Amino acid sequence: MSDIRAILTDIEGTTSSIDFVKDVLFPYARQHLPAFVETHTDDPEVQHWLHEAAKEAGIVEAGRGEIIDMLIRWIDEDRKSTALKALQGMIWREGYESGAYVSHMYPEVAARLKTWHDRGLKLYVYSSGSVPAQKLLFGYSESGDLTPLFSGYFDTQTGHKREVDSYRRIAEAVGLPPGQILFLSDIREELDAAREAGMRTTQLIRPPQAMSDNGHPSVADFDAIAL
Ligand SMILES: CSCCC(=O)C(=O)COP(=O)(O)O
Ligand SMILES: [Mg+2]
Repeated sequence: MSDIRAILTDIEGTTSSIDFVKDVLFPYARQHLPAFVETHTDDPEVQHWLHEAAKEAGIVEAGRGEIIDMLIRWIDEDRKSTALKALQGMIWREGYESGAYVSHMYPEVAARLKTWHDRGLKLYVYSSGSVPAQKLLFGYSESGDLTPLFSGYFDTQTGHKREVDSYRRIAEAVGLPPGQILFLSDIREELDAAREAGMRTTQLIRPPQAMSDNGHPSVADFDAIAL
């Protein structure tokens, strides 16, 4: 894969464990959401995303309590709503800054990202988590602040991760032909969409999951990616 000039990576299940997201981040957002909404009634950004969430649910006339209950249900369903993800990112900031947690990184990820970066590869993130949430996750990681390694971040404001056009837009924003970008993810449908847009793909199948053939090159960790 000597023609690869950029790597676009997913987060959950790829650089970081699904357990960290499900057992640490989501419960923290769930617990702090009601107080966060109540204490940010004058914050235009919070109000904008609450309105967007209400619009998405078709309940624009609803009161704050109803919207909070709905957002908690969405957290439990792991709904990939852009509005919910924006609000979660704002809530998680308090958790990272107060030292309530640091993000999980698989042990080889930081060193491998640094090797690729030092070789001149451009590194990008594409996650359903909001761009501010991505920056926090890589800024407050078990492996230290990894944000200097990245050239850019993409979230669902660019499009959903199972849609081909999202990857076309990312390639355009990065300024490279899709064939020079390698997309890393644990989810086959995301890899299928990226490949249809012309990107190269590799699936992360993290142990203890058994390796299986999903039609994409697959590896157990970043060290096994031959570039
Ligand atoms: C940016 S950290 C939070 C991760 C998150 O909210 C999420 O939905 C994970 O989605 P991904 O696209 O990284 O699998
Ligand atoms: Mg993932």
